[in-house]
Amino acid sequence: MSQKRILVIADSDSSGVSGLEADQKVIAAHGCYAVTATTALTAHGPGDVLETCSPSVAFVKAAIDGCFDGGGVEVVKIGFLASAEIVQIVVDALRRHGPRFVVVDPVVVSMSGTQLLSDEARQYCYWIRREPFTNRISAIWTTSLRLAKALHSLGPDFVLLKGGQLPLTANLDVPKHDSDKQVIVDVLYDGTDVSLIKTAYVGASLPLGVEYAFASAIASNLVLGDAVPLATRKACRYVEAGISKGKGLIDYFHSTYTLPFSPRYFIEYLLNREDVKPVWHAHVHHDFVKRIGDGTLPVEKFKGYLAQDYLFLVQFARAKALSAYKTNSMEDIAAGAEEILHIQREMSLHLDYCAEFGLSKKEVEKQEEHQACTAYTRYVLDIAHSESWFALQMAFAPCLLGYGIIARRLWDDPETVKEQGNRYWKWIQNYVADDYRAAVEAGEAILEQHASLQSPSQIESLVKIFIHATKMETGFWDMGNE
Ligand SMILES: Cc1ncc(CN)c(N)n1
Repeated sequence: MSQKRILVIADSDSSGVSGLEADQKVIAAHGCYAVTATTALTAHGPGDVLETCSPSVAFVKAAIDGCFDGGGVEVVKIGFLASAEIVQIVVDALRRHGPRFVVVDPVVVSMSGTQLLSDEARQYCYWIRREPFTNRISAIWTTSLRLAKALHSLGPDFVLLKGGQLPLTANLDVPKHDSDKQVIVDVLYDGTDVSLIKTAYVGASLPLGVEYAFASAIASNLVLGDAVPLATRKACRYVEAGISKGKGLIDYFHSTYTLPFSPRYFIEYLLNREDVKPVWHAHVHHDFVKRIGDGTLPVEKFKGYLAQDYLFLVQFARAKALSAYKTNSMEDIAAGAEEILHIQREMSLHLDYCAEFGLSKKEVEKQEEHQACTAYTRYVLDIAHSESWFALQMAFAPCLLGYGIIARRLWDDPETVKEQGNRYWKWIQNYVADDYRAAVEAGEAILEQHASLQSPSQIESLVKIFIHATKMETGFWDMGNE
């Protein structure tokens, strides 16, 4: 589904705290798409407007018409209109295009009290409110219900009065002392009913741009399908959270779940993380691995490792079976069963190899499990019991990904002693073979598919599991080297 579009008609503010720049962040944070008509350009220095520049009225008209002609604009959000001529152009455009909702945030007076619109332009602004469009909202800064009624009589379907300038006591009385200031009450009036939206008072100095964020959030919620009262309440909560998380500025993206990787690139992201890279390198470039590649690994060590790996794979297959039990998805259960069968094939290759070294299946099975083997499999089985299905896949992941990567590197490396020259060549071959590659690819697809469904904080704890299991892999090589 394409993103819902909102046309913002407002000024550009180079400082990013208000105007189009702020509106676009809010709209993007709601998953919507902003198209714009710029009414004025302002260059801001610290605390001051340095330069302003006005586009021609024809430019503003072309921008508005172009956005409507592009299709899909259902909601218009209006901010600073700069001049009487632009107000007239906007009124005319709204008449011609007839959007479903118009959210008007009349930027008339600045927070410091400076009159931003000429008297003439203010008069024209009333036109917007008087127009007989349905579903229009005016969002304004003032504090009285009497005013709400007066404004409503000018035409809009809803009037929203922001209460930010008038903190009240918990009982909604006028406070006698600063310490009594407890709540801010916004008033939404539809000509009949009054809804109060209460927010905790957090002090007099709010970040700049609160009003823009509020009106743009209402516009976003409306285009996403909320009715006006719900859209307003949700916008209020959005701004409240943005202020509390923003530390002096508004954090527009406080509730967006932006994953730190693009879809289908989780594994690439994972292996290149600063906290993963060294741990992963220690595993895949382990001395034991190098010596398999150049064929200098003493046979006794390889035999010991293979026998332990056989015991490891038994426990690993048990954890895989538990993993199938932990999901309701038949696809994932079947994929788990496939992996178990694959482990069984890997184990029979181990036994073939062991037989070549004069080690029978019985002898392999009666070996005492080494602590490194027990530690690794106990860790995986513990995750299987105590964590989610996907956390368990992350505990499996170093095992899944590592051997394929190691074997491919050894296979390609000119330093690797190949064929008959290396008694471990068959081991390398096993892990570059098509069936092993296919099993790894199936596992990789599962990781990619489910990683995109996690939240950023879940990803962090999943990565920790991956790191720990990777260290266990390294411990397994260390054991082989003993
Ligand atoms: C310890 C360990 N890690 C991974 C694999 C590859 N399946 C294995 N056989 N053993």
